[in-house]
Amino acid sequence: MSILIIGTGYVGVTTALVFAELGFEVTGLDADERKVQTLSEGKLTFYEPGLQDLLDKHLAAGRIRFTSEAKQAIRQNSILFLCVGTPSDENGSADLRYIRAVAEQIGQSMDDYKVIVIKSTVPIHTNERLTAWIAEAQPHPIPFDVVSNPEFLREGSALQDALHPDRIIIGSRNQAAGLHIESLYEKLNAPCFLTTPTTAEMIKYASNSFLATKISFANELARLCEQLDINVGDVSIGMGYDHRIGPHFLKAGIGYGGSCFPKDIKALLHIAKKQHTRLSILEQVHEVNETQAEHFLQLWERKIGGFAGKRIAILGLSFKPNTDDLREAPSLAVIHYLTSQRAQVRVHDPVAKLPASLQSAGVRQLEHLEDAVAGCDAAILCSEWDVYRNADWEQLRDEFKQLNIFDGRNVLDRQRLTELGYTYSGIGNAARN
Ligand SMILES: NC(=O)c1ccc[n+]([C@@H]2O[C@H](COP(=O)([O-])OP(=O)(O)OC[C@H]3O[C@@H](n4cnc5c(N)ncnc54)[C@H](O)[C@@H]3O)[C@@H](O)[C@H]2O)c1
Ligand SMILES: O=c1ccn([C@@H]2O[C@H](COP(=O)(O)OP(=O)(O)O[C@H]3O[C@H](CO)[C@@H](O)[C@H](O)[C@H]3O)[C@@H](O)[C@H]2O)c(=O)[nH]1
Repeated sequence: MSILIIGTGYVGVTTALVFAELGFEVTGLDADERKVQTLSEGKLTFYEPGLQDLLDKHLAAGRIRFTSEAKQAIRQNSILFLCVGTPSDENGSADLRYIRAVAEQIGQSMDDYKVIVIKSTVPIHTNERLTAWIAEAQPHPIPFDVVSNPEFLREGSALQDALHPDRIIIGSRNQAAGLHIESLYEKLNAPCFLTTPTTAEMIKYASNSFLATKISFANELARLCEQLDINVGDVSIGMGYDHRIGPHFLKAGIGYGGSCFPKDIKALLHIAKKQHTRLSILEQVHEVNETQAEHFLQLWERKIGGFAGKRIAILGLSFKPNTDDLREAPSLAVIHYLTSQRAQVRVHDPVAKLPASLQSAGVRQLEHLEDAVAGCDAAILCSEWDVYRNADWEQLRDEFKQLNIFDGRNVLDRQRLTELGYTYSGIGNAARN
């Protein structure tokens, strides 16, 4: 059986490789010809652990190919997965322009029955809208079904998440089409929940919103723990033993980032507003996240007597470790704050690259950690790459001008750093050292 994946970004490439691994013939279609060329040459266009080996394997086996020829690719496949982006519009709603463009291409190109599967994260009722857009674009009626199958993978562990999903959600008006899509995932042995398209669409937004709620809860609690000299990390551990709470997504830090949580929370808030229904908890989740980095930056700023004229190293640029994705990365907000306070900013990240706009604002990226911290008055850890956890902090000590560590992810060994002479401050783990 052959499958077409439309949109070969983070989700599309991972999904394509997982289906190839499951034994299907897969074509990846992208409007970006350079991306298609790069992938066809066996090179990934982003950093994600584990994908390179599968790309090599399935290109060599001829089980995967990439193209930008939409019409031909649509005609040659009967199952089409939509993995195009759904970025935030100015008012916070999800911008469906890429979904709509694909719908028109499908409607104009299809010449027999298709099952069209929406994997992108889309607002409630998009399944119906997509159905109408495809039908409108058809020169004459040809039957098709649209199935909603949201994706739950995380960047940095995309392959593992996609190969071992906690659940597969399938929303379909036509049960046969839903069961057909369910059968594609049979070998993964994951629980499958068949439901309506609108429910499937809501499950995706509700899941991301709930995870973000856990994080903002921990982040706000961290502010209080900071005042009371309590370690919020230990509070989360203690809470997490309760099965009703669980240990995951309770790690306090400088806020959540990435291409999903900030955008999806805004989109659900927009959906609620249109229905004249207030999601007051979610409004606060967003608010806490928007102010979290600055809240702690101001505390740290006081500790070192202001950032003006100081040299500060940013450790970790990507929004989380094991990805090069900078979309909504908290490090960017931190850098903007520091430059607005006239600090000199140095950046280190194992894979992510500093945007050109920040380079021209005087921010410098250094390849080696020791060069990044050289002459610095403080280092601020923004994403918890192993390279920082495992760094030789004893040796690095000689590079710093002042030994201040601000740990925005609470992952460094406070006791060891303190023994080495550093002044360590984290998130919600003690105002008094
Ligand atoms: N990134 C994640 O971790 C993740 C996880 C779950 C769900 N999602 C959702 O999946 C969707 C895709 O996210 P992503 O991060 O993979 O996006 P992305 O920006 O990395 O990739 C989208 C791709 O679609 C291509 N595209 C746009 N219009 C096209 C068209 N008409 N025809 C063919 N290709 C086209 C773009 O060129 C791009 O390569 C979003 O809705 C996102 O919310 C993302
Ligand atoms: O306890 C925690 C857990 C995460 N984060 C932060 O939250 C953000 C998002 O992290 P994560 O969820 O691991 O990565 P994403 O790739 O953004 O994945 C989320 O967004 C995807 C896109 O919708 C969903 O598919 C995933 O299920 C969902 O976890 C990052 O900035 C993390 O640093 C915390 O601050 N504390």
